[in-house]
Amino acid sequence: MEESIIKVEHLSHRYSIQWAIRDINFEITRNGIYGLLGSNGAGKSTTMNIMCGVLKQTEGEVYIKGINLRENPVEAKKHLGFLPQKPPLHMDLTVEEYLVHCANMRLIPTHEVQGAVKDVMGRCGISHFSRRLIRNLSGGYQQRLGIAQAIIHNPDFVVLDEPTNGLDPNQIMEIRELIREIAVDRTVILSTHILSEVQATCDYIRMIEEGQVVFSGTMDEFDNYIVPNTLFVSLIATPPVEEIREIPGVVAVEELGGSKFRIQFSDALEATERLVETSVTKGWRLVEIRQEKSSLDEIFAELSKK
Ligand SMILES: Nc1ncnc2c1ncn2[C@@H]1O[C@H](COP(=O)(O)OP(=O)(O)OP(=O)(O)O)[C@@H](O)[C@H]1O
Repeated sequence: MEESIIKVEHLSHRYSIQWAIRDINFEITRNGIYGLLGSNGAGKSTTMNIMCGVLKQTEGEVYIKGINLRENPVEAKKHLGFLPQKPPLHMDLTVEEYLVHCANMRLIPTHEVQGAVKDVMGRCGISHFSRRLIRNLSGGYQQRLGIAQAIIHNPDFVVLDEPTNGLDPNQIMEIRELIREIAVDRTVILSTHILSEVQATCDYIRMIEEGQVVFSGTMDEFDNYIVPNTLFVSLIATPPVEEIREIPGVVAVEELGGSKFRIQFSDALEATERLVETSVTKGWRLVEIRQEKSSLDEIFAELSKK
């Protein structure tokens, strides 16, 4: 049996009278990068804050490596690293001083602190800035340092809240690369409402809407969530729309101009075969025919409606 890295059971949270999340359940048993996706206010930060032990849930349990976070927070947090939306950096310390402070906070034995700091600076590509004041680092390097403090104690499970927020495109690419590197031997959950972020970085998706999980699966499963039901067809001839509509399997036809059509079908195989046949018989001279997949934005919108 695969070992449980994180397990969330019947998690619910109410801030005052309104439930922010309601009965969230999931378990992760495999390393990789998991995207926690959802619109603004869906409940991502609430879920992450509870998973990281910085917010006490109203109901339910979180287990990290089988350890109940509520009952045994110190032990559970040894396996957990967290980069909140605003990295908890001390601007007047140097990179090295700050990481030594984090190592001490994480109860790393004194004789191992220097080694752990050196190692994590290397992994996060910040060794050359070890003596620089944090306030003088660029946003991208501050974020690298934020990730460094999250993994200094070598946790199995790392939570990153909107890790590329506010970075420029080059810095975003670098941070994504770093996330991929640290996820090689651990589980990373990152929250975002940016779809391209999930697409570029994550292997798996959990989507939350109105405090409930509405999707859980691989990136590929998310991509194929809406079964395609339209064909894009380009012809040399311009047949009357009625003639296309009569083809078995075709439900509706939209003219796109320039002898191009969007054709809604009930049966993909039948509509495609008949269209190709009819095009040959009637001399429509087919140039292109392809199924149109829904964009990630459309899938997100569809799931948000639930
Ligand atoms: N401290 C709080 N007090 C009262 N309500 C809150 C508090 N924090 C969040 N909420 C409410 O709980 C719900 C979930 O919020 P949460 O911040 O978890 O969502 P989110 O998905 O992280 O959104 P965002 O992407 O905007 O950060 C929202 O309706 C929000 O208004």
